[in-house]
Amino acid sequence: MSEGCNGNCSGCEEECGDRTEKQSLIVDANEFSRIGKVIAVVSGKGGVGKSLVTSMLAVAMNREGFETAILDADMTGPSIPKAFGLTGRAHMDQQGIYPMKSVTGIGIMSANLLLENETDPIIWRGPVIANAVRQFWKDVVWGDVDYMFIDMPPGTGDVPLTVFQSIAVDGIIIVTSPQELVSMIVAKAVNMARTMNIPVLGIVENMSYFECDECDKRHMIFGDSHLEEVAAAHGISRIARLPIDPELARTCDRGEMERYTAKDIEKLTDMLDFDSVTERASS
Ligand SMILES: Nc1ncnc2c1ncn2[C@@H]1O[C@H](COP(=O)(O)OP(=O)(O)OP(=O)(O)O)[C@@H](O)[C@H]1O
Repeated sequence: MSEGCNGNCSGCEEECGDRTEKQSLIVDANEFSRIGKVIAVVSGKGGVGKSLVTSMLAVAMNREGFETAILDADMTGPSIPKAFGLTGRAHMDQQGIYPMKSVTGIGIMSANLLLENETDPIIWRGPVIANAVRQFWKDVVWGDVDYMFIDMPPGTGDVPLTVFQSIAVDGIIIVTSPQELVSMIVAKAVNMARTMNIPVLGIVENMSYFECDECDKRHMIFGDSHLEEVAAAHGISRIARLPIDPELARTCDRGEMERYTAKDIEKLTDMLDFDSVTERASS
């Protein structure tokens, strides 16, 4: 029991063994923000296309007429501003920091939009990174947002865990690539989501195959997919496969993500059908 304990746990921040109520660490968003659904996009390791999938989802939902935003929580490898051609520094005043708007109006906040120089490295320890993500949530004036996508730091370690404890996330989308140790990576991500009581909305296998212009055949460059079995083993029914597409890489490098039209994009946006997620979870 902590010094000065009056036996009333609500309002007390001590994590002592006598706590009778489980303390929620969830932080409120900025008072000038009204945020609808929050979707975190996670991956087991870097470079599998998590930022691309986050961007595609935001573009697709924005095209459908929803107010959409991206919180780039991948502090040490922030790639979202580049994909949308955004440079410069975000504006701030007494109310908070303002997200930058992409060409089509997607609100974006990323560490790169706060740095003097986008090539400056972020050399921070885990707790500082997690705190910065919390600030992106509570100090950014997001305004009205229907769908917010969070590009999470790769892995299932301390930083993603702290982010999930701080931000009220409605669902998680897992991105993998065929050469990853899919079953282990997916199991880790699913276990983390279950520990946090957050539904897994679906699994995306990126760079799943390459479709050849000459022969119209699908080539499994990184090996055969085991996505179906792995998803079924965890009771996840929504899956999507994205091809290796050199045009996608070029569009992203040019900062023109909003011009890209992904094939089968509805397989991704179908994952955001929250009513069916609730039904699936309760059935
Ligand atoms: N399906 C694809 N076809 C072609 N290029 C792709 C595809 N997916 C990703 N890439 C390319 O791979 C690189 C890594 O993608 P991305 O930044 O989205 O990965 P990430 O998982 O977010 O990595 P990190 O965690 O390091 O930020 C990018 O240059 C991107 O253009």
